[in-house]
Amino acid sequence: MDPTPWHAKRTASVADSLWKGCLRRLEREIPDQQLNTWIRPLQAQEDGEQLRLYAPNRFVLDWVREHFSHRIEELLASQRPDAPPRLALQIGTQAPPPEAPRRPSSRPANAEATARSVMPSASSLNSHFTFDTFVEGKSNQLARAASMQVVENPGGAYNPLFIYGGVGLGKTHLMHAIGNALLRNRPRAQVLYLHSERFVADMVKALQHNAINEFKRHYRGVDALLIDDIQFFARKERSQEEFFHTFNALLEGQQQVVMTCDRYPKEVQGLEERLKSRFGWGLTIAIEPPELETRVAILMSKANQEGIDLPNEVAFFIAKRIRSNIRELEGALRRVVANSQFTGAPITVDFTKAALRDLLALQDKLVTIENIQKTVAEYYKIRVADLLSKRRSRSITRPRQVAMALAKELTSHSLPEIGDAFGGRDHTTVLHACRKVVALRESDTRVDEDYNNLMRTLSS
Ligand SMILES: Nc1ncnc2c1ncn2[C@@H]1O[C@H](COP(=O)(O)OP(=O)(O)OP(=O)(O)O)[C@@H](O)[C@H]1O
Repeated sequence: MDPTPWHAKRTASVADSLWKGCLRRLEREIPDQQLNTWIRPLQAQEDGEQLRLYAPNRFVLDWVREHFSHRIEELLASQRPDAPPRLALQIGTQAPPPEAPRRPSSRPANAEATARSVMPSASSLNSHFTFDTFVEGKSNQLARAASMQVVENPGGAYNPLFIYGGVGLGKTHLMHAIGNALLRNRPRAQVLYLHSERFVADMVKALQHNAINEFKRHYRGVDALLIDDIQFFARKERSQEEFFHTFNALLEGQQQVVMTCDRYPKEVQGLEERLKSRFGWGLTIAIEPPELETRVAILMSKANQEGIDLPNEVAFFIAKRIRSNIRELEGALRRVVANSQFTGAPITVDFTKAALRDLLALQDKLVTIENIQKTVAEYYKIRVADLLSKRRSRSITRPRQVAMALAKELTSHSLPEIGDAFGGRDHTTVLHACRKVVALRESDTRVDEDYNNLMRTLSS
């Protein structure tokens, strides 16, 4: 595999003489960060009297055209004053050079063969997981925007991109969307997606077969490494060590790294400190459980993709009742659709209730006010009795308000019933608590995070 990084690949070209002349000057005139973002990604091709520059995407093309094309034309003219070459800018890649021969290796041939056989050779991207099929909502819009930026500028400022959040919230989907888009922009790019478990398994195999150098070369030669669920590295010291070096080599080569994890990196127990801190070098971004509107939009979009006519009120009904994650939401929809196709009955709210009966019953049983109180008390390390008491210290009132708001959101109990369950409080106190929690979640990220964590625990 060719280990040349994104930027180096793009600048290597037959137009080295003209373009190199320009580059040498630009390197002195433009700050490094700008060079890496806009100039180094360009591929050049000399074509008689013109220099053709290929930009990896429209974003770069427009920027270069607006900010640098005039200067590049001046530099071209200064190199050939008698017949200044023309400058042509376009999106795309220059025709690829012939495959480089495999690097000679001191390793015996059978070890090489084994190494090749233990490495994943294809990128195994799911072509359905694209930005187009990813429904945007408040809970995921930052993660989506950051992912799109990575595609615009791979190996740039958002390197590594670290996406974290609970199960089934779309982390893998976004990661594949990045990979698919990178490949669309540059079909010959080496984009490798894999689960962390696979990395560990490959490493173990490589060690067994005495092929660790090939393993290293394989992973370090990719243009983008997309690695899922890195919490699986916890307590696997040797894998962490290997990943640490791979990770550093990729970053140094400005090859893009995207990682996902089920929690904030610093919270992963059994992960080395140096890894945790390095993961934060680029951009760390959370993906939250989706709000009702986004859940509805996702259901509608999935139904639409399957060519199913899903009535609005059914989408709302499912989205209201299934709050844990999107995978569960999809599962519920699939079940309703399958039942309807099997029986030939139209999809109505009543039909949906019947189709999901056991699922809903299970959920109702799980999320009781008592359960919420117990979970909240454990989370804040206080006693359930404190939640029900008249104590008014901040360390008790805040968890109490959170617990009331969760009871309102997760159960079908009325405000007076919830008030009763919290030591006989008035329904206006519950209402106040719900409003207070909404406001606090907007203004205080700690409260928002606590609320999301509790929602996740209670809904799973
Ligand atoms: N915003 C979204 N729009 C459309 N589909 C989504 C969205 N978010 C998630 N999904 C879908 O939900 C399912 C689960 O998502 P995904 O596998 O990406 O979750 P995850 O966060 O990686 O979970 P895990 O931690 O379990 O790996 C997928 O089928 C995915 O397409």
